[in-house]
Amino acid sequence: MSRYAHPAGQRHADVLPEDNPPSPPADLDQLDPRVWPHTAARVGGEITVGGIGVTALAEEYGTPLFVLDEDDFRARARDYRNAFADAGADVYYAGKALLTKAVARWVMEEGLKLDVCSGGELAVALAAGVPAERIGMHGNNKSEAELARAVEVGVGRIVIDSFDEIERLDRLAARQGKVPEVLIRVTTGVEAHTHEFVATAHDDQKFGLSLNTGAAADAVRRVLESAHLSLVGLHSHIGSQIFDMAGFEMAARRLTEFLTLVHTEHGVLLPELDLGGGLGIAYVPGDTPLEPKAIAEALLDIVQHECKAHDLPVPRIAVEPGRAIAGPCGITVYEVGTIKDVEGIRSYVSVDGGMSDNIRTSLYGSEYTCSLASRTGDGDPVLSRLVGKHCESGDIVVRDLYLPSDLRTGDLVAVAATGAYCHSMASNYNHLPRPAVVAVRGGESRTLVRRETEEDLLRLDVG
Ligand SMILES: Cc1ncc(COP(=O)(O)O)c(C=O)c1O
Ligand SMILES: N[C@@H](CCCC[NH3+])C(=O)O
Repeated sequence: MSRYAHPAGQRHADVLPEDNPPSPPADLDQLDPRVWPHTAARVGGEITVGGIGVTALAEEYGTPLFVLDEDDFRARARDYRNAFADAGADVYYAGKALLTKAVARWVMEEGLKLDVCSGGELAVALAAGVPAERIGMHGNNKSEAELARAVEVGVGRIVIDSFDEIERLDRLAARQGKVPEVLIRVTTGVEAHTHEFVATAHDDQKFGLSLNTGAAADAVRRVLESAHLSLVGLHSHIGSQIFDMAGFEMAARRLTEFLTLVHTEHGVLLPELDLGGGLGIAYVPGDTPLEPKAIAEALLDIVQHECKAHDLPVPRIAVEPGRAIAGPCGITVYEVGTIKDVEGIRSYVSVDGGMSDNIRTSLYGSEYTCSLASRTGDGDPVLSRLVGKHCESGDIVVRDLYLPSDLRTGDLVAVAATGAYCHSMASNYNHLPRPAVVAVRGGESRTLVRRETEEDLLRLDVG
């Protein structure tokens, strides 16, 4: 996949030649429905989402602005739930993609469960009224306080990620007189075809307990020996932004073999198998993600087939999509500032945000689709680079795109598919306050997370 082809830090011209820029699209104003939110449209030239124009949104909330199409989010969540419901499988929305109290409530209202991976995400979920038993908790380094809180409130599944955690959780559960239900996160050795930083099932990385080295088998033995932990299954997450099922197939095969081994050695049939998240979305028109129904059928088929081959009862399956639900329903609206033409090369279009609201381009070399949003252009397509306002030459939002030659300061541009891992990975680099998140639906908008102010930042600086 081209966007993940170059590990971060290897993009300097001395190291790698510049890629050949893409050809200009046939129509600069067209909004490809695979990339833009369901309700996105051009009305009188301007992009609208949820029935509201970006100009009105920018006037009311300022820019940069994260805009979420609530109906789209709900529809994608529902599609996942429905696709897996027939098989009695659980869908946990991965809150790391985007989590606000409203988002947590949408997830609950649409019948999903919620995956959190820190005390902060757990706090947001609980504040939103998510029942603790519908929460699954991850983390390779959950603190004592995080684990104690999870046990205290009765989080439904805690996913054990290390030997240290077995000991910690056992002790904390004993202290509280509780027996939490746990899964063990297993690394299956599957090399997901994705960027190094988002592949998570090979042995040489921080997550999980390895099948290959025997660590997973040892962890199963230790958890089964604990009187304060109830082992209900295994967990595997192979990576992110994955477009084919081959990696999942391999992981499911290895996990089923391991379930057989656990049964033979301990006489225990583990009833649950969580296959994690990682399902890809379209960031650019060429991307072709699978539909939830096709994913569900393929995953369930694989597990059923493998269980049959090993004469095992089929466990209850769970999946944890984050990006596939939140990603496509969000856009970021920016105001264009300075425009610098580097003759014969490209135009650098600076916007009022950058790597502090979207780190993905500089971190993973991700690709995005961007369009002039407050109007349509009249000019010819100009090869451009959408860059931020940070003091960093790698502060790139969209590496290669075409914008009309009549683009000017004050225009609004919108970047598509920024619903996942943009707000949730935002920072205050260069002391930029983080943008607001607003939801739009049926011609109305409301703030989910208010824009930070310089006063907010100064309030934290108590020195
Ligand atoms: C354990 C786990 N589950 C689920 C997810 C969600 O992944 P995605 O948003 O790619 O579906 C992640 C992140 O990659 C993860 O680490
Ligand atoms: N944050 C990453 C994916 C990893 C997320 C969780 N393990 C992204 O933006 O693609």
